[in-house]
Amino acid sequence: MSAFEELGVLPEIIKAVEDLDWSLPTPVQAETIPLVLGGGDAMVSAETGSGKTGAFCLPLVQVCYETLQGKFLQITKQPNHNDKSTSLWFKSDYNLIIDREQTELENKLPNRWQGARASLGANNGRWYFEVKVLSDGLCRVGWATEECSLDLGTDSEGLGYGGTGKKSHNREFANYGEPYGEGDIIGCFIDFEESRLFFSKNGTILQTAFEIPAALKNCTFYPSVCLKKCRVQVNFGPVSSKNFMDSFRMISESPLCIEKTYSTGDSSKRKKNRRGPLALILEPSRELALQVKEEIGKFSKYLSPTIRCACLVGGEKISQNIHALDNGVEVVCGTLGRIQECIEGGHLVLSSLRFLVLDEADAFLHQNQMESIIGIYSRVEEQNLVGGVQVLFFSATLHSPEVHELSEKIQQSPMVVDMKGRDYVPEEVEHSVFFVDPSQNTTDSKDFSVHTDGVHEPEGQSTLEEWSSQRIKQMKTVLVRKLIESFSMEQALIFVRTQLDADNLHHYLKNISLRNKSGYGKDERYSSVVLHGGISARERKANLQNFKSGEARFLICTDVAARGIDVEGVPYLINVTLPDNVETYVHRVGRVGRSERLGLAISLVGTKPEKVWFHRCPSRGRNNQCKNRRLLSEGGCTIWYDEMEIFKQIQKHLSLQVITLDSSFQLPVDNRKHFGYQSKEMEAIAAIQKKVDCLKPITTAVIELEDQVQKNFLALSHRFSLNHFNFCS
Ligand SMILES: Nc1ncnc2c1ncn2[C@@H]1O[C@H](COP(=O)(O)OP(=O)(O)OP(=O)(O)O)[C@@H](O)[C@H]1O
Repeated sequence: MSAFEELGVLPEIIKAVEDLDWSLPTPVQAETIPLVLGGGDAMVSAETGSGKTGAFCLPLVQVCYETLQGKFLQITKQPNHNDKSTSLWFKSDYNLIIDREQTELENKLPNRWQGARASLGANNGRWYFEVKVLSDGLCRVGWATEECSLDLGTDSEGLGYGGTGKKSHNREFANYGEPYGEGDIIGCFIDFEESRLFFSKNGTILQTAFEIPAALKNCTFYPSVCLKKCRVQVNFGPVSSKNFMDSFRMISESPLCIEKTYSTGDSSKRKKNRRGPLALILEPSRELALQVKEEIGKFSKYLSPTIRCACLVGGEKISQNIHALDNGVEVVCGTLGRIQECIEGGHLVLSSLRFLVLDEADAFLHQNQMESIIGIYSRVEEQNLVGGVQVLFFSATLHSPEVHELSEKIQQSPMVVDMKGRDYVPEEVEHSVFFVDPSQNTTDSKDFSVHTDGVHEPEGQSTLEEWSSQRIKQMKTVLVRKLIESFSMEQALIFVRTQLDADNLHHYLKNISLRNKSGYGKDERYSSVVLHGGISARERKANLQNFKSGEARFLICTDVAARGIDVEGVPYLINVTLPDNVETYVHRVGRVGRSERLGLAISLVGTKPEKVWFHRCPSRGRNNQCKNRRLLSEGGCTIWYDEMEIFKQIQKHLSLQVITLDSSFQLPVDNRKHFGYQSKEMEAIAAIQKKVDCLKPITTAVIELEDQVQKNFLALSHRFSLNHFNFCS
């Protein structure tokens, strides 16, 4: 039995996994796959390169596949009020418990409102339903349109009356009637003839609460209930209450009910269905989204019907995205902006969603996108018809308080899979540092004509600090070249701070290539491409592909590429500038030392602070438009960047053993053998071979001895049998 089979993975998917040469699940996959298949929210943190993408893509593909086969259909039946067995509730929040009779509703959560909207509605005449409060807690009842949020009264589509004695509409809460609570019966009246809504408490009719707003005049209204740590009983009819007014009819008699669109699970009908995807994967960058789409494709290779995945990212034509969504897909992965656009435009329907995955969850928080994520989650909750969505967080760095805050807001008691405790860098990566001291010309180079970022005052005006900073930048550029040569680097990732730095370094290497060109063309040893937010999506894709295929040897990137990008077998990484936080360092160095490969991260750290761009201006530094060299504190766009301090923090936080390189770039002998394309397995084999070589003289001596013993024994026994023969005869 395959180890993946033991985790519950389907044979068709295992076959695809075997094609990738994955014989065993990685530890994070072994922990996570059964958990995701079993349902429930999860927060998974494991080191970079440990196979997290497979840990969520595999079970997700499987559940999508099984859903298509009709194994997981949980959509409530279409309401038909002549058929008493069908649902009285069109829509409800995940944590709202509705009993078998569908009359008792309970939300046990003390800190979140959970609501439900009935499937029966009305748009003319006079209608009534009532709610009895069965426990302490908060409750809001009333009428809502089909578009209304389940959190009644918080938008323009619903009109409610709450237990605190307030009426609510469009987030406006005004005094109304009186407070109510456990044991009280609240009557909810809607009168289309007089265009008004009102309520009663224990039979006492309260004054008009609302005129039906002009914008909602022709809408159908449905009973709506919203609870916080509260239990209620709802009566839609038949009449059992004295609170009822004769001129009104119980809502159960209404001929109107919401029509829904359903997934049948029958793939032949899929095109006609307007059901949305089953899984939504949010990625912090376009490259990651494209990578995940590829993975989904690989795992679905042997599935029929296959799993269709749409990648929604900025920079590509939205019409293509809409076309893909209209044709129907099972999985959507993409970046926040484009996904929001498609939701708002009504193209991305979330009613069938079973999974919401936040890959690199903490990256969204670094980008201040907590509100956007919560916004998407609320839309999922509003639209969801399949009884709740599994929310999954993945990253190598999930330990910040912000991540936990987000988890509290959008996850329900998540299972935590924490493979490494604190933020952690893989054992396969060796860390080294070269201190760049501007007072020492360690680059041994006269080539200080290199282009820097233009932060410094023109010559003659600069202070000693500015001079040091400029010198460090020039030295670092030359040092990159020296590192490439000294380590005979075949491929490396080179991280810089800004897009401008990336472009400058790219031009520097390109010039070397051209200068060294021989009769055969330019010197390809320095071929590089850039990856940053300033180039088009198409260019980024092409550059990454060139690097992956080995056509370009060096990928010069900003932190856009620090997360998740999976390029197999890259042994070297150079940090031209350290990132300003530990998490980003973890993600950067995670680009090497992947899939059991060994990697070396080399950081160039200036011993004096560097003055760098920090654009707060509207241009954000695009196309070098901003030339404001003043410091941020003086209304400018620059800061002093103290790498020595950052280096100390990273080293301390991650408890790193760092090799300090001198100007010969010699690694200690013990560490030398590690790098290049050698895998960990090959290392182990080499170690065994070494032991075998050590033992060889001893084993040879033992074999010879054994041989001698055998011969002696045979000679002895021969002599013995001759004697024995002589004796007998
Ligand atoms: N079970 C497995 N066996 C062999 N290789 C695997 C296995 N799972 C994943 N891999 C390979 O390991 C590499 C890293 O995987 P992946 O990109 O999923 O890591 P990750 O944990 O998401 O890293 P990051 O945090 O950097 O995004 C990929 O090349 C992938 O193909």
